[in-house]
Amino acid sequence: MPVSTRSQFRNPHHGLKEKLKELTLLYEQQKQTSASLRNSHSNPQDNVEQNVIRVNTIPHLINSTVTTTFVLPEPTSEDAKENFAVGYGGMVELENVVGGESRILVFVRVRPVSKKEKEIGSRCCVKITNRRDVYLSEFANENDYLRLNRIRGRHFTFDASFTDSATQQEVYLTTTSELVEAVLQGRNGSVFCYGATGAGKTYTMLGTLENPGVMVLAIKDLFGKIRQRSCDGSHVVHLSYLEVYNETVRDLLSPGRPLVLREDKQGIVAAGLTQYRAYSTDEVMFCSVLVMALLQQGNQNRTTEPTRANETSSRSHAILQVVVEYRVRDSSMNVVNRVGKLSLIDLAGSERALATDQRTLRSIEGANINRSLLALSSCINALVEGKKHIPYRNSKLTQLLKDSLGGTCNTVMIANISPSILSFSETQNTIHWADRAKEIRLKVSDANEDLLPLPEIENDQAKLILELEKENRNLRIQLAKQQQKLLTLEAQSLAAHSSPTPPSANSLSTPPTSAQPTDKRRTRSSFLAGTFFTPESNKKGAELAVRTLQRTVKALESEIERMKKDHSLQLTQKDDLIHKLSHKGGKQAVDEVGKRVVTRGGLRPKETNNGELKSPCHRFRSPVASTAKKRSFWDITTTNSPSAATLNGRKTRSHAISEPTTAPPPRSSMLLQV
Ligand SMILES: Nc1ncnc2c1ncn2[C@@H]1O[C@H](COP(=O)(O)OP(=O)(O)OP(=O)(O)O)[C@@H](O)[C@H]1O
Repeated sequence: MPVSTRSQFRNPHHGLKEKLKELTLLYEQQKQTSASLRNSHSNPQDNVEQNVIRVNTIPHLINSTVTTTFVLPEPTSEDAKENFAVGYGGMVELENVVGGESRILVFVRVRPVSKKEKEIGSRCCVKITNRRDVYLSEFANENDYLRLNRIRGRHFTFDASFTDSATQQEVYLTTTSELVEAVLQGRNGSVFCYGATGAGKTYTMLGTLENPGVMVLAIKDLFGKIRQRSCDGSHVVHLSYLEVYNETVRDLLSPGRPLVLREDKQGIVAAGLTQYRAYSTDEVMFCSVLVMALLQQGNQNRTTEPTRANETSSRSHAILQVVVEYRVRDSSMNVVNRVGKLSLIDLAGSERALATDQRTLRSIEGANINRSLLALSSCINALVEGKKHIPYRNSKLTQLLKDSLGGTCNTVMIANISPSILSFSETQNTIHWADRAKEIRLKVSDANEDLLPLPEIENDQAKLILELEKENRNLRIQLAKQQQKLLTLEAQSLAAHSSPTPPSANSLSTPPTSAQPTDKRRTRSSFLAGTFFTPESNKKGAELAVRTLQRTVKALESEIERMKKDHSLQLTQKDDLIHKLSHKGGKQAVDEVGKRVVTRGGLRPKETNNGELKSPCHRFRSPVASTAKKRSFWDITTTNSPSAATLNGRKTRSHAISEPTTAPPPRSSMLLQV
């Protein structure tokens, strides 16, 4: 084990009252939480959407064709998130940053009792009393008959504790999802699993095909979020996967010679490490599928061996690093480059070395694993004690984790434990270790943001773009004003045309063609288009309005001309008639007929200076209408006569015209309505 700690259990009766108070308080809190959960949400599992990604062939990267089905429960389901936040996340967030300093968040996860442990009938020594507390019971040795029934135990409190039934999504959402969000904003984040061999570290980090772990869920979430934001700027994702085995660093994506660690501006880097990059959104989409396959491939390359505690024990520490570079232009056209790094680490399990162990490869591996974990413990102790010198250089693992432990990074540790009494001492060590890690203070991580200096040409172009944009804005405003003017004019003319005027005047104001209603419709639509739609439609609308106005003016002019002609014709005809009537009746009779007919139209005839009758509507009536009226006038005169006569043929008989003066008016009125 990395840290040898003596049992520090207190007397269980010590401070019993305080403990009772604390527990009562916690019980009340839990009751409230579960009540609110019951009220507002259903089971989070119900809300988790099942998402299946099928990877068929990944060209160039994987030698053999991989056909894998990943069943990915959707971790970003809002309801599920909310549920977990009530239980874990919200609480964690509140306590994470204190006084400009943040601390490592520590979580504990208990794995289910294994088949082997069940068969042996081993007792359980771990109990999760609420969402934060772990109660570790120590049973007396079976041979110690005096203390056989005495149970000693101790409570430990962590940021969250997961029972054996906690799902992978719960674990991911509570521990890592916030970190993923922070990485996209240019902050660094690290998650590492620590625990004894067979405690469930690889299950938590990688998971299985049916239940993918934190690594897979984090990457899926990350790529999903990038896809959502791809319109804001450009993202580049770099991905690498390495392992530290027997104090050598190896590339898991393209295995080969061991890699050398170097320190540069970015921190410790493995020289020659393969990095996969995805630039565009499509590539990122493809990459999310690819990454799953890469992880599978990398894990196949990872060193695993069966041990006493675990059939597939990982004999190395695996580190998956995802670097997200995000470029965006700020309001003054500067390029802002944000870089966030997410490190997901699956540590190898610590294992007790038996006295009988030979110097086999397994024991050498175990010794190296323990050495690196011991180095990790030393770093943690030095950090907690606030020492100036932190011994990162003691192992490859601590060199690689330097950023995560002592730098500006959001760090999460998940301590995996077995519930079985058979692993009591390992569990105890892990819990003590985790309890100590809680005290590590980290600097609050700022966003890794750089203002990229632009080359001179690009700078000029940026300025030019700004100027053009300004000019364009001004032109748009001017155009809008002009259009507004035109539209006002159009609206005024339309209003003038549609204002209540005598019917005859209305009919006169429109062109004397059958296309009249179509024109009207067009004019109205152009008005709307000009008001609400594109500048082109505005312009069209204004042009149409002008054309309509011109047409109306022309129509009016021709109307006036026609009216003049009609009027002179009427005068000559009237003179003719008077001349003819002067032989038989008199001028009086003609005037009487004229009066009656025009009055039916609703207007009183006016008397001209020379005493002639004149219709008041002559100025506005359309030629068609005036001709019809004229005809009906003459028709009246002819139908009243027993023998039909026409004006054109000048066959009118004098008695037929003079008849209305004596005949009753209704008959002529009826005929006028025809
Ligand atoms: N939460 C869990 N739910 C179901 N099965 C689990 C869980 N945690 C662990 N297991 C199972 O327990 C076994 C050991 O787990 P795992 O391999 O993850 O341990 P480990 O800590 O990574 O061990 P090592 O350090 O030796 O690699 C595996 O078969 C795994 O499927």
